[in-house]
Amino acid sequence: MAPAKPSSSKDTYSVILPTFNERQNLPIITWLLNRTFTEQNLDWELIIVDDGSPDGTQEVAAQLVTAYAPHVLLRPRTGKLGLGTAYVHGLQSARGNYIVIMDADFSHHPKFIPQMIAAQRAGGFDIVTGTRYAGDGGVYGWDLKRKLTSKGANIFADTVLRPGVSDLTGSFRLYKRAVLERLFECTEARGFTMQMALAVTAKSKGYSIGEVPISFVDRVYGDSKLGGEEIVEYAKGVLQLWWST
Ligand SMILES: Nc1nc2c(ncn2[C@@H]2O[C@H](COP(=O)(O)OP(=O)(O)O[C@H]3O[C@H](CO)[C@@H](O)[C@H](O)[C@@H]3O)[C@@H](O)[C@H]2O)c(=O)[nH]1
Repeated sequence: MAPAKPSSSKDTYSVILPTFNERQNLPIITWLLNRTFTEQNLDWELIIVDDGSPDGTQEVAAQLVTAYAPHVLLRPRTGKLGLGTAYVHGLQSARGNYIVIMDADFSHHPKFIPQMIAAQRAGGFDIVTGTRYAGDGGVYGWDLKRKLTSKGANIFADTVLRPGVSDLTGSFRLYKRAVLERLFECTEARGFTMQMALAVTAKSKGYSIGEVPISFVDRVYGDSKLGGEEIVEYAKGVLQLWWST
């Protein structure tokens, strides 16, 4: 892909990558991120927020910090404190005026980042979200139960809250930094409900959201941390948002 001319030479993209047991995925995703941003001639950094993974993710991350200096930072925490607070923790160290949030397991492929940046620039959006449920977007490798859970979660939230965003539970997003900071200030949800809460709150505050279709491919290495508890938490979160908006 041809390098994108930066709209401003001051733009910096901070990728916040929460990790828990991602030792096998981390070197490859870092390599791909480096290639993507280098090809695009963009200033970037990667902030790895690892929650004391027992599989040695932090040792791998420490090597990547050296190998890709000064682009990669490790901001570890001692216990598994969850995805949402990992983003908040990572944001504290970020120097970018744009923040990319994604998973480390290739379900969110770095190849979509240039499209998200192009969409943001073209539309001036506050947020660009990767969507599995519009245009060419799709999900690959999930069993029927997981597909129905994800689709059902989106239909449920869309029916109750009507935010006009096609993929409310997806977490592959590009935010203007100031917008994400503001949303964290006024959004309490930090569990699996958070992606949905951030998008719904953003809409209610008048922030613009663009969408880029993505292919979400299920992880090859490691396991998803989504369980029954998160699904119940999500349903409660939708109803709380409905009540409070
Ligand atoms: N630091 C940290 N990272 C975590 C934690 N739990 C998960 N992660 C990391 O967060 C990313 C996503 O975790 P998964 O466990 O693979 O998530 P998932 O079940 O596949 O859910 C994904 O898809 C959902 C929608 O279908 C999303 O709602 C969710 O945010 C996530 O993107 C991975 O990089 C994983 O290592 C945690 O407690 N702490």
